[in-house]
Amino acid sequence: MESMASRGRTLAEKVWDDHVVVQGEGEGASRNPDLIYIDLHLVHEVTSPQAFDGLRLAGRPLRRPDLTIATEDHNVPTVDIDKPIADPVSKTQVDTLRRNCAEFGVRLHSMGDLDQGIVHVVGPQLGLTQPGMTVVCGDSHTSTHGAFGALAMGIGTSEVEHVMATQTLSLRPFRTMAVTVDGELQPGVTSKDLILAVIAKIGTGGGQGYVLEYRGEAIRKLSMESRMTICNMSIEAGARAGMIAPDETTYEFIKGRPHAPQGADWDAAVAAWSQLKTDDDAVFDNEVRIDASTLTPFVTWGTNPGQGAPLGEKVPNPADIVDESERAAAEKALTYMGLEAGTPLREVAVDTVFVGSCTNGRIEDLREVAGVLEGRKVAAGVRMLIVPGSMRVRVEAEKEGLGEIFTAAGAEWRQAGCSMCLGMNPDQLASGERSASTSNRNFEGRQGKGGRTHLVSPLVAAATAVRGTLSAPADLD
Ligand SMILES: CC(C)[C@H](C(=O)O)[C@@H](O)C(=O)O
Ligand code: SF4
Repeated sequence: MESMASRGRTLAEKVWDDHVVVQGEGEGASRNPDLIYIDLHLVHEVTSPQAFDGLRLAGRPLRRPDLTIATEDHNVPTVDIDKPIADPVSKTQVDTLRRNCAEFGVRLHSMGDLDQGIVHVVGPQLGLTQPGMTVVCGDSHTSTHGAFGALAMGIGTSEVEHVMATQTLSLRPFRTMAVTVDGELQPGVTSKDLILAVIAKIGTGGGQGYVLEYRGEAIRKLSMESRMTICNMSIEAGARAGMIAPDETTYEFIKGRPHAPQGADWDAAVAAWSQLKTDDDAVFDNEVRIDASTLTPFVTWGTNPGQGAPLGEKVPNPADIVDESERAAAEKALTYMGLEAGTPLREVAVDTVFVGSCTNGRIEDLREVAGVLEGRKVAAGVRMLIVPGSMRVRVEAEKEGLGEIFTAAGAEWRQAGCSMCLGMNPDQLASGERSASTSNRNFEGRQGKGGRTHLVSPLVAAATAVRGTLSAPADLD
């Protein structure tokens, strides 16, 4: 990512250049890292304790408490949140975050607070995430915030400490890849299907070393929620970050939120944000193209997010896979998943349906699910958990009557948190159980030891809950 005055720049290069505090010396691959200024640091209970300990040991204060915000998400239960946390490890994590935030002066949204929720849902809903910013968090799905035209990256715990101490980060320049999505998504096909199809196409390592920029007609037509779903999963393609240039849809979403600029500041901000697009003569290091109009609902059958196929297809036969290591991975995945090659995906029965996570736990996702569940029932023997990404999302859903629809259909309507996206809290699959899940990772044991995960869109999750086998709304009577 070396920007040269002689040619235009990509969106990622512009944001990067705007934040260089000290440029690294050298050229090309041997160039030293740049020191980059960080505009927003998001914090949660899992990756912050050692970083706070480090500050304490060094006797340093937090450099910019005003640019730091914390929330409780991974370890929190989603029922009985007024009672003490039962699991001792989770309780320690959350108590430690509370103590650290009090000591270092960090604003924290705790359980029961309207702005508590998954860190990647909370930042945007408060209007903290804005175009052109650098956003970091000790969490891989920080890429979500790239939907606003921010350069948003997951970082490790030692980097968390560095940002806390200095509000900067030493970063190596990266390469840029355009993911150009032409055409338009068909009704019933969502941005989740699109990103699952992109990852199946480029592979879980396909984005390695790159910042992806999603562009093209189909992307421009997407809501902010849908754009966040796409950027969220960039990391599942191995990318450093994912970005979408801001436009009217972005401004409309931010306007009026608690931390959005106001009055004359708003006009100035929009004028600056409108410059944040890739120049016509900019050159990407790589490009993939995909035609949105050819896509249908997409589900995973394996144990990484790239092992997916259209819902209308069958569980693949590893013998048909040419690449040797991919074939071995598919065999292993089918064994773990307890699936027979050749089984139509629509015949795969689930015990559990999970709607939630930073991928698909926003209000638009819940509206889609309610649209399918209204007047219908969750199939006998299927447990459905619907978990809002934040308490604000929950309150909004309640106001719109969605909570009643969920409960009437027989689903469990929970409080906010990461929940069954990963096994760090009580919401887990038992060994051998199978879920359709709107989350982003289907690794072995991700939702509980021995649990089997199929990644799906909210629409597919809802239809699957009703039929009991992987399904789309079009399959319902
Ligand atoms: C716990 C956290 C560090 C982790 C991440 O970095 O993504 C989690 O959020 C996840 O989704 O696996
Ligand atoms: S919802 Fe899942 S992916 Fe998102 S931050 Fe929580 S655990 Fe990670």
